[in-house]
Amino acid sequence: MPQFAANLSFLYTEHPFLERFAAAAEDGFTAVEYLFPYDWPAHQLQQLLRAHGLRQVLFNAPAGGGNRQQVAQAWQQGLRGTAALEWQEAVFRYGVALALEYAQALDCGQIHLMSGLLDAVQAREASTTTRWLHRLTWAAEQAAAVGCRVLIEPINHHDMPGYYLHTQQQAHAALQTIGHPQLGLQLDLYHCQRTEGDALAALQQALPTGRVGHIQIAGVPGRHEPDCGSLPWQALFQQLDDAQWPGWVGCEYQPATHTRAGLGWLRAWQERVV
Ligand SMILES: O=C(O)[C@@H](O)C(=O)CO
Ligand SMILES: [Mg+2]
Repeated sequence: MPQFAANLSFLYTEHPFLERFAAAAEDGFTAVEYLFPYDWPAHQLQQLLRAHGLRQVLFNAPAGGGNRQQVAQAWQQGLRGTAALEWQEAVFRYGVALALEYAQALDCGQIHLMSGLLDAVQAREASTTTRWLHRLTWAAEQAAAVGCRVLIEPINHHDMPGYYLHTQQQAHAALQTIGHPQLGLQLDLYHCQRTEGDALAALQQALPTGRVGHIQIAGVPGRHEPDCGSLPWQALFQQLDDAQWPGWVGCEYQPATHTRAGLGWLRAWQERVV
């Protein structure tokens, strides 16, 4: 059965962030992910994970910023990563180093590296692809040195207009070109189904590559619970079971009402297969 991680940036927002760990554990989650840990000292997060018997399975490298203060403000300022952005080499490297520091402290094996927002002209330039591939290679090497893995995630243009990495094809091409074992795919089935369609086919294509490091889910199109809308969630979970895929599935959705009240889909799936 797929293993499910609670995304604490989306779920349990009824509670202040640091109380979401306890809420997730109370509902039976044994792993968490969230966007950014940088507002808190790593040891505080580590204590919370330990206290509630949770594993940290994913978080993002900073969305931008070349020092701690800028990192803390980057997301609110609209930054969405720097991996493909011109003139951002030092910022990118600072972010990767900071993320890997946290990953080691939190014993987290994977971090997500966001590519950034670009206008249509820049996005089409060959030099953008070259720069992005070069930086991903560097990041994978840094991650390998500390036993960590970096992931890339196609994000749909409806939710994030201008996001450079927005198709599965782009991600697969990059992973194949670089071919580094410490670089993998974060397959967010919501983003895929939302604008590319057929998440099931995308999963079927991705699993045999051996490069899928993490999966995320949400209902389509509303990004609520997976069973709200057109995402073929049961078929997708069945496919993960059949493939005995060993990773984590992040519940990255906005609950339609209350987080706990919306966990019916998870209970139904658990009861069905146990
Ligand atoms: O899908 C998403 O939105 C996230 O996984 C993320 O990392 C950035 O928004
Ligand atoms: Mg996602």
